[in-house]
Amino acid sequence: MSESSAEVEGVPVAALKRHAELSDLVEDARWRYYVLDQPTVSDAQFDAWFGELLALEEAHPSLQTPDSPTQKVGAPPSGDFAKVQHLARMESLDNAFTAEDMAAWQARAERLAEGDPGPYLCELKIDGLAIALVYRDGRLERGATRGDGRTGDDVTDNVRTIQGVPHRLTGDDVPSLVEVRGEVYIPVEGFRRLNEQLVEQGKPPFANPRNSAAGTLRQKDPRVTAQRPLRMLVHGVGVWEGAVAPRTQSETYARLREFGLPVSDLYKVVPTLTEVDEFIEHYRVHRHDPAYEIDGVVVKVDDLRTQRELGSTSRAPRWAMAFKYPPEEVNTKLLDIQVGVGRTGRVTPFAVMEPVVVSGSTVERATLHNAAIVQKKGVLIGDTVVLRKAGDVIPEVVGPVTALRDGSEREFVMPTHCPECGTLLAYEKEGDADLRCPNARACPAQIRERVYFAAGRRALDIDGLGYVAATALSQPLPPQEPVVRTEADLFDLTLEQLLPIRSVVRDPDSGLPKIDPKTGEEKVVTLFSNQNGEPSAGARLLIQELERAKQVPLAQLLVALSIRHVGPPTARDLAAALRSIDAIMNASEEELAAIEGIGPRVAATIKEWFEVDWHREIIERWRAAGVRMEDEPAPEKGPQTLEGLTFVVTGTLEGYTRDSASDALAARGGKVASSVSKKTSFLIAGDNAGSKYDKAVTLGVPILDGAGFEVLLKNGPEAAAEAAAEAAVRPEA
Ligand SMILES: NC(=O)c1ccc[n+]([C@@H]2O[C@H](COP(=O)([O-])OP(=O)(O)OC[C@H]3O[C@@H](n4cnc5c(N)ncnc54)[C@H](O)[C@@H]3O)[C@@H](O)[C@H]2O)c1
Ligand SMILES: [Zn+2]
Repeated sequence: MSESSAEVEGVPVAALKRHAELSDLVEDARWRYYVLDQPTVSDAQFDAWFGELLALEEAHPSLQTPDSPTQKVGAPPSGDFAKVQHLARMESLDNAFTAEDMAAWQARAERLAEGDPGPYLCELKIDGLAIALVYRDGRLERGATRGDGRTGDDVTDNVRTIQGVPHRLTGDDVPSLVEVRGEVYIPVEGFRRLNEQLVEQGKPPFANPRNSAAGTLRQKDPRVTAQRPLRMLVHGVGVWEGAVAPRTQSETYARLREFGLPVSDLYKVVPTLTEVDEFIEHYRVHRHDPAYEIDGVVVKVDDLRTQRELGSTSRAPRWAMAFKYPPEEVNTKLLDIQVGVGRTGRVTPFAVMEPVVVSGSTVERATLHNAAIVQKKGVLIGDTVVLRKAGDVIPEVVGPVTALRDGSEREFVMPTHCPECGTLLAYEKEGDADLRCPNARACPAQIRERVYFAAGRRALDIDGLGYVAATALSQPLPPQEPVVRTEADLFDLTLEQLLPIRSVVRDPDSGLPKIDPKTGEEKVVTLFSNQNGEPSAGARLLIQELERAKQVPLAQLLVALSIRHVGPPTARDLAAALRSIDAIMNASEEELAAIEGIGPRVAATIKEWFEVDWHREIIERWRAAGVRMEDEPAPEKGPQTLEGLTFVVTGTLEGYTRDSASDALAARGGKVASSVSKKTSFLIAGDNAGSKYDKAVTLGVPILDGAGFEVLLKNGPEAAAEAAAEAAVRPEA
């Protein structure tokens, strides 16, 4: 018999082995997480192991013995504190990850309760740690951690220091004995400040708010606890004696609030699973709105009698379910720290990591900003690191998992010379955090970045000149010489020049070469010719597009020059006021500073830019190649219906780009700003508007959608304000 088909009491040996292995992994992770407050694996990894364990036991029920980790809660208390027997067992929660999981939970509850278990109370799953508070005759008698559910750590002295936890209950009909359960946490802002303080004191920062709360609550010296911003929110009851008992979870919350206990406002009772799903989806998008971190939503059967009927499994109630959002933190290996060179010569260290999926995308690089930040984060090459990616925010290396070090890790050393052109790096001015390569004219990295930028949608808008092509033009593999040595060469390119170019593929975010996972080597491409050495479609497109780009409006041409501080809005102001490159070049610093939207600082950088000979050469070579250097005379102004109003544009508007929407507003005399303030007259919000939308709601700034925007352009601001008032449907809290 082969090993894979061997069985012990009907269970394949392979399954037995895996079960034992997973049990060890889970027990060890729990100990590190609950007792040491020093996890070495991510929650996602833990959940994956736990899920696999559950699945194995479902397939082979005999594996589900009473000492399996699936039958237990948390971990036994640490021994650093007095032990406490809980008055009623504290449980965990079962996890759901999909709408199907929720439906399966509801169906099982419906079967067991012999009827619809709704309505449901939906609330946020706070990422903190569980606590039980005992009040006898209204006085706080004891606070204890969950421990293994039966026995916990006595942290009463520390709990007494938590702001918002009453030492005496108030109100009518207070039970003679009540045990409330809740979550102790540190708000995100408090966590940020706490970590800043720790770093200032030369102490290691906490990895995340949950960890900081756990470490703080289990401090041996309550004076330390008292100085930290711990908070608590109540979300359940263990014991309730000597007063009329509530009948629902929501009524319980109302009563607890009357007693002076901290209860969240962010819960909602809903009739069916449809609204439960809506609540879950709402907070998936608004996950970072609350002041504290959440890792999901908890859904509870509201009726307490139904809760009792449904009862509990060995570790979790059947009447509640924790829906978990995808993890925003994972662990991965820091393979290397490499430095990239940006458009302005800034030299930035990048973490190069073993690829991992986090918040729905694969991440293998993350900026580390500068050498001081690498130091501050304390990461070494070879470390296992915590990588965080919250929604669409760029990924961030949080810090090392120091418990996993084996001595082979090594420190990162910031290079002294540009990794791409060898020039000695320098600070531009004293006190700068960033080192730069001063070789702006000839550093191939800076040329690559500038060419790529110049081809962008808001500049020359050249299709066929993406990052790979920009690399090929500025950095071909030897023996080829670069065909673009500065931007001046761009409009003189010919098909013949392009054909032989081979180059390395680079990552547009970091500028670092991409590695082919199969060969472990840099990827090389021949972009502009096919196998027979004939021009590729991409090469023809590029030549065509360059021809077209010779006619772009002046504002876009200005953006393409990479003059510092001259982005699209400033370029528009310059172009509108002076209408030609020559006029801008010949204007005095005072004349430039007098233009609306341009201050003395920007005027000075513009003047400086045009004084550099190789910059002027770009202008002259482009002019000679036939690039248009001026705008048509100003068009007849239409009615200035939006005079004196300020707008902010966000999201995607059908039929407009962000720029064309701004132009339409400007043509009617409106001002376009980049951020929402009290002075904003209207926010124009297309689809997928983000934080600007929330800010406008908070400040009471009227919001126009695509239809409202059309009304604004056609019929003016009064008509649009009416439309906005009608459409103002605010999201519920
Ligand atoms: N990284 C690791 O090594 C490691 C190890 C062990 C556990 N963990 C993490 O802990 C989880 C398991 O821990 P658990 O058993 O505490 O379960 P859980 O965190 O999945 O759910 C139960 C807990 O949720 C808390 N909670 C938060 N908000 C709540 C609310 N509104 N209503 C009710 N309860 C609420 C309660 O304190 C309760 O004890 C894992 O899924 C993993 O994320 C990680
Ligand atoms: Zn350089």
